[in-house]
Amino acid sequence: MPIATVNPATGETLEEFTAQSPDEVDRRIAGAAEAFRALRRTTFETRAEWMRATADILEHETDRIAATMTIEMGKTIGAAKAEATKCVRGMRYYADNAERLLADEPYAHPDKVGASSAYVTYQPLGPILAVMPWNFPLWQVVRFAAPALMVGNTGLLKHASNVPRTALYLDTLFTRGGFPEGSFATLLIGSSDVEQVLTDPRIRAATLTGSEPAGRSVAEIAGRHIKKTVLELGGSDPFVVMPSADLDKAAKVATTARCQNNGQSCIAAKRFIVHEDCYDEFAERFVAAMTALKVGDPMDEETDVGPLATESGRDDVEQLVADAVGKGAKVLCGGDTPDRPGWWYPPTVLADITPSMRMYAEEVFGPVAQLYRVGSLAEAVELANVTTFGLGANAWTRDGDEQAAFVRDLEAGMVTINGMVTSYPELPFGGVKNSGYGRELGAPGPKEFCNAKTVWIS
Ligand SMILES: O=CCCCC(=O)O
Repeated sequence: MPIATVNPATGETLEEFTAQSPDEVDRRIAGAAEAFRALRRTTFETRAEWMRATADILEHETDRIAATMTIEMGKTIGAAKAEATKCVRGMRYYADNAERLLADEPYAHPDKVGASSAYVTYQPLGPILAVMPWNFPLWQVVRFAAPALMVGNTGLLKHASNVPRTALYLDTLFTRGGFPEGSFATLLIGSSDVEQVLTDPRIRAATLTGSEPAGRSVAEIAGRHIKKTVLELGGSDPFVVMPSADLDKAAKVATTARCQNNGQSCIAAKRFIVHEDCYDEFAERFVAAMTALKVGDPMDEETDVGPLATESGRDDVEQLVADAVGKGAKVLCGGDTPDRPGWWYPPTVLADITPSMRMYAEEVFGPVAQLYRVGSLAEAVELANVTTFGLGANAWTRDGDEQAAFVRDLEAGMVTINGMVTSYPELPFGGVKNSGYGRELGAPGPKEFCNAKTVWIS
């Protein structure tokens, strides 16, 4: 895939970029290694000062970077501004809290191990490679970079090839905030160059948000070189609705949960599993809300759903829908690719999904909802857990026992009751099964790329 900015709303190529030369990549890795030697000796206070300054710059430039994201990958301008604002919040959260989250952990009974004092201290690992996707092109990078830099690690970003302008914005953002040169830099390279960077001994670990095949490849290479990875891969999150739920609210939130980011989010709700006692009522409200969404120019503040980010992504969605419809799925709304330039797909709801259809097991990365009817909580849980994914799960019920059963039994890294799965800087984010491993954000996030060093003092 060429490194280029292509406006998905029109299909027009706006700018093409030349990949950095091997020498330039080497220079950047050396810069990250050099910066690490300095950064690891700075105090939390100093790093927090730089992180706050970075947040202030981003806050000031929100409109500009939001427009860049919308032009490069088609998210609505409202969503793009919200994403930049979330990054600012994330940076400030880690500036304020990293020292507390990474405080030494004393062992209460050092005498039991023959020491006068024993504790665990969290130290940075070194330069970390971040392989990041285009769907939240700012947030997914900041979600890694803010905690990593506050720990004292340095970062090298290999961003998706269709968001180079956003990648180059990130290249200088943290140094503009005061971090030493080399603390965070972008590698403008193709996917085939990742292996060479990952195997470089100066790179100590890697984080990847992206597809399952990309995750397997990075983890495999990193494993051979004994380097730690954190993987945040795909999801096909269930959204279970039980009879006691507030159906108006559930249908409204379901619409946002499915169509956020034009339907292109790993934590979007994709499979709507509804108890038969409220299926018809929920389906009617949900389909009405999906139909009412305004699809159009993503630069227009009034737009709810813009284009898909790439032509191949739009084709994948189209093929998954065609496969399901060809095998008997019923289209309740949407389902037709509009005849216009750009990569558009309308909000779509499908019912009568069966296991023979690809979307029963595969992730649909676009605004297409699958509706399932079930007769009991046990059936809902079984269906929710049927895929190989285990990222987020949503369940709607006002019954306390049912809530407890969903929390216990849904195979997911995150369970949301009467709401939609969302990431917060304060809470851990990540999945189980083929959705990946490790956690970002919250307290575990910054510790993923630390040496938890045991100290024993006589
Ligand atoms: O594709 C993954 C979406 C994650 C969005 C978030 O962190 O909120």
